[in-house]
Amino acid sequence: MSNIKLDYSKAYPFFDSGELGKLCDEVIYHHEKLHVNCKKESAANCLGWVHQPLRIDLDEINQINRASQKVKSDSDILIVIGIGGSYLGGRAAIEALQHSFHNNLSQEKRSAPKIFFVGNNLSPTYTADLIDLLHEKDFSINVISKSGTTLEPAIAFRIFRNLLEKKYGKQMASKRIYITTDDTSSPLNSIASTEGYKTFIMPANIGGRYSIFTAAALFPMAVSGICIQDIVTGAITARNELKSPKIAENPAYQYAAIRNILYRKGKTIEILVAYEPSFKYLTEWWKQLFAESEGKDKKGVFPTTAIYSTDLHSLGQYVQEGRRDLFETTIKVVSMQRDIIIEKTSCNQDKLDYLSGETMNYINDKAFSGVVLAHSNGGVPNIVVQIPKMDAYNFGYLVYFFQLSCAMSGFLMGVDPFDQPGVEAYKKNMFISLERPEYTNANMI
Ligand SMILES: O=P(O)(O)OC[C@H]1O[C@H](O)[C@H](O)[C@@H](O)[C@@H]1O
Repeated sequence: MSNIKLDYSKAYPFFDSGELGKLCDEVIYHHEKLHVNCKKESAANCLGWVHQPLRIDLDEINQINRASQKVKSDSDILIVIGIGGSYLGGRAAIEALQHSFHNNLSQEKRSAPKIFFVGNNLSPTYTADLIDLLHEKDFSINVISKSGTTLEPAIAFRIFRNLLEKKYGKQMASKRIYITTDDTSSPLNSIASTEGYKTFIMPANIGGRYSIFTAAALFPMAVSGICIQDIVTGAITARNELKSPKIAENPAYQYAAIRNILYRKGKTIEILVAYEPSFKYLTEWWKQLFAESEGKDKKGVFPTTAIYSTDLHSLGQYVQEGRRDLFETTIKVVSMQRDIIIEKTSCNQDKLDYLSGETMNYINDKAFSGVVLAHSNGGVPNIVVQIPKMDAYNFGYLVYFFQLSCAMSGFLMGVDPFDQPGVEAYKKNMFISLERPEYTNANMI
């Protein structure tokens, strides 16, 4: 029994159960590989995430919560510095679970610092505009970089550490810097121990994009006021409920298998759809997870994202009638916490009285069912991943579901879902043009 209901009735016209059945043995084989190998503790083993929700103990949760209390007590703003897997998980949770306008709420309503993300691009406009917001504000910074060498966060760290030191002095600034990094090879780790910064460790056997159940994401979440214990409990439950190696009993493996079946039939692009703007970064997190895990060796479903109904007014035309190489996966939440009733008017001037008494959730839901039907009838297979509600527990559950599906999907695709060699190519060219000393004799790719 799983908290997630996977509905692929609107993908079925594009394949049959026999095709799913043919993947059963392969799925069992990869499941064993995942669950047996993950017990090996070594930096080269990238499977630490499989057991991470169980491995993280109360002591670590308490440490994260204590540090987050300090930030809450002495800072108006937390600046989160990181890129890729090092920031997307935390941002996904904060945006999905906290108020849509968290940073704009009055302090009494927010009861947590404002949270801004930087170091995820090289834009001086973005960075300078953020610096403007710090004027006369107390702030702290959390630098998240597993390698400790990624250029974007490294530049942001230099800039924001300077600002902190100018404002508070080196000694006091050091109490406002929180580092999350690997403890084996990261230069950030040695900087942190020299300067006395509070440090959280990203386990060596968990890659950045699988790090959401580590301090990389849990610390910013805790600062925003999310109950991180609930996030972890959701993930533990997912781990326990999604442990069957049999496709028929495991929705995570059904999703992985269906993606592969559709891919082999020429459906090479997947759009992850949500009907809540606050899920934007959850879909961005998913995009990074699947793109880096599967897109290699000239293979892989191309993952992209959309927020409906917003994007129905841009992408909708293409999805309905453009190239038929797409499929959609929709995150559907049965019960959203907030709702608004459409009130009756006296004169029905806007001709909306047929909706009087209905709720916006009801209407959003009708948009969803209309879209799934229209798009699948138009030749776009549709998969629905349904969760009961969006809270910390279900967020943790859903994210673990996607991590497990992604690893299985990569294995079925015949690629290594835990490396990302292609990301290095642009960095090499950039470093050669920037004349970084180690690259003096290197050639552009
Ligand atoms: O945490 P870092 O070492 O700074 O890495 C941040 C990101 O860098 C690269 O883009 C990798 O491909 C990502 O997987 C990683 O999440």
